[in-house]
Amino acid sequence: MEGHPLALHDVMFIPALVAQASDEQNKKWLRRAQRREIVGCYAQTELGHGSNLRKLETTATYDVSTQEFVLHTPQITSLKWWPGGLGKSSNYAVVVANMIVKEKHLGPHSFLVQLRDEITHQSLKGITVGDIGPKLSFNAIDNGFLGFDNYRIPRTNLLMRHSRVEPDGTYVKPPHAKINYSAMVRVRSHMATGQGNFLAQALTIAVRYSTVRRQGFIESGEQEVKVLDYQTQQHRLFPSIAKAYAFTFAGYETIRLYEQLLKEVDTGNVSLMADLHALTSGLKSVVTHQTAQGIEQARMACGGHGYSQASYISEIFGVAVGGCTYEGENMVMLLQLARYLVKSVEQIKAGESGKLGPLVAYLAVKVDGVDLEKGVEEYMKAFQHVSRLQTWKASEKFLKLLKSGEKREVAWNKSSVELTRASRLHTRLYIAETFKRSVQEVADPRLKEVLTDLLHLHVNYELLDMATYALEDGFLSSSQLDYVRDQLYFYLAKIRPNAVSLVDSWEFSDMQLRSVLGRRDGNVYENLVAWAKASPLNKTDVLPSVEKYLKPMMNSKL
Ligand SMILES: CCCCCCCC/C=C\C/C=C/C(=O)SCCNC(=O)CCNC(=O)[C@H](O)C(C)(C)COP(=O)(O)OP(=O)(O)OC[C@H]1O[C@@H](n2cnc3c(N)ncnc32)[C@H](O)[C@@H]1OP(=O)(O)O
Ligand SMILES: Cc1cc2nc3c(=O)[nH]c(=O)nc-3n(C[C@H](O)[C@H](O)[C@H](O)COP(=O)(O)OP(=O)(O)OC[C@H]3O[C@@H](n4cnc5c(N)ncnc54)[C@H](O)[C@@H]3O)c2cc1C
Repeated sequence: MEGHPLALHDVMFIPALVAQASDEQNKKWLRRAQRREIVGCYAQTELGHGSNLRKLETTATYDVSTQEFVLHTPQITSLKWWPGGLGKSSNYAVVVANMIVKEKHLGPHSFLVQLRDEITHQSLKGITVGDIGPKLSFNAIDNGFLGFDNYRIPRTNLLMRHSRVEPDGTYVKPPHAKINYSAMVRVRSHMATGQGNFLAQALTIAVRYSTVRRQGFIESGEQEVKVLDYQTQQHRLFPSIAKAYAFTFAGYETIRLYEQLLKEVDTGNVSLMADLHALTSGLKSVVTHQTAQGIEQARMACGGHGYSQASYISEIFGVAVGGCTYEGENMVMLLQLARYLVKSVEQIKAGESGKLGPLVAYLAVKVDGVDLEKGVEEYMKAFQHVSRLQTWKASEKFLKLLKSGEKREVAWNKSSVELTRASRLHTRLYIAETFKRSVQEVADPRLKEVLTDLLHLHVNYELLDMATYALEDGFLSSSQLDYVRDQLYFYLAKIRPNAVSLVDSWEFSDMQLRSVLGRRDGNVYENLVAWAKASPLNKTDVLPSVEKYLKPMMNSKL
């Protein structure tokens, strides 16, 4: 859970080589990386810049006389800062640097760079490298810093699958300006399943523990109730169970799309790139935020023992919440999706609705009302409505400011909170739709039934959560919202008997969960006592601090 120093080798270094190095380059590097003869990381973020890639300061200047690139970090803010596995473990890195050829700045490009000697592992001359120190979590990973002092690498270490620099310095452009961002898009497209998994772990712990923990009464009786029988506890946990499934289904779809994109890009077709970038930018942001909230609620649902490290939920939270920042800070990525949504509105206004992609086609279709009692399809229309409403409102705000003479960037900034709201609603619609489609495809009738209950819970919870938008223009009435509330409570109660099976179905072993509260056998109290007794403070009855500090204080006459 704390991460692995070689994680980025598999998650970003190898994928960056696969997607960005030419076949010829990969004959040299890929097998060695796959066999772990060399260990690599993905070094892009700098001390001064992470979000705004166009302002990265590390330069790679082509020297035509020696056919080498000269890597340089001109000032302190240019140091690479954060890359996982960079500090101590990696001897190579894919380094993203601003490429300069014949004095022309050609923007961020990726280079394979050797950092350490393959035998001694010592850092090479011209390289400054180290660990950035302890973090909120992920402390088994050596996130690092890296500086270059006019460090030379061969021309052929520029990753040349899509763009090239010829020996004489001729630059061959890539088929899409952002193709070098593919390693990030790959991780973003995997993040929904990854985060769904973190959420599932926290929920497994909280739901199991909630059937062991008895406290208070619902009706006066002999035995106190299992806390999972409280409606508030169910409301805290069950919608997140539904989300963990929903995120996983959405993630499967984005992974498939990324794989399709890779194949298409290899044949020169880059048409999917904008769609996938927009989709994964929004999905990554919504899923990480909701996962962090869900894990924190799971911790609180375990009361005092949730706060103990014995629950292990705090560790899961620390790792998962990193996802709100890495692979693009959430607000920044929501605004990337918003660009796509605003462009779609502009297309509709220009009478070009026919050109809209399938995920945004709904923005052009108005619906007057819904009959929620008819089922999930009607909820989808309601989600479409609120997303369309907010997307148009935010876009109109931006376009009006533009028309009034504001500069584009200023108008954008003044509309940005509304724009991020539109991006979230659009993404939540996508999550609900993939959830619905995935449940429809389930063949086993019993599995389908329980997943359908979760789907119903999800759509009712989500619609209630976005109620302000739906009430704003009278699209939903307050009696319709009462119906949604009733449905929500109905499904909480219906899911209760299956709750433990739903979390057990994720099949986390005790070793994976490392939680005293979430043990499969339910022997929580005995093991909490054993866990506490094993605390380092309990190795001796009397601590040395008693002689050193307590006694002098207690014996003092002052
Ligand atoms: C596999 C399992 C995974 C499990 C998890 C593993 C755990 C590992 C833990 C941590 C790993 C962490 C790694 C990292 O964090 S690596 C560093 C990540 N850094 C970022 O994500 C930086 C975020 N910033 C950006 O991506 C970019 O700067 C940007 C997209 C915000 C803006 O880029 P810029 O070049 O400035 O573009 P513009 O804003 O000017 O946009 C121009 C135009 O281009 C479009 N566009 C941008 N990016 C893409 C893309 N990738 N694909 C397609 N199109 C893109 C953009 O939309 C604009 O289009 P327009 O509106 O039509 O003009
Ligand atoms: C655990 C972890 C692992 C990481 N691993 C790697 C790695 O392996 N390789 C690597 O290269 N990097 C890595 N990073 C770095 C990470 O990708 C960046 O930290 C991330 O992209 C955010 O960039 P930043 O730090 O510059 O944030 P900043 O951009 O400085 O964000 C600060 C604030 O400014 C806001 N902001 C910034 N720009 C805008 C804008 N245009 N509009 C509105 N608001 C804006 C943000 O929303 C945020 O609130 C890692 C980071 C973490 C935490």
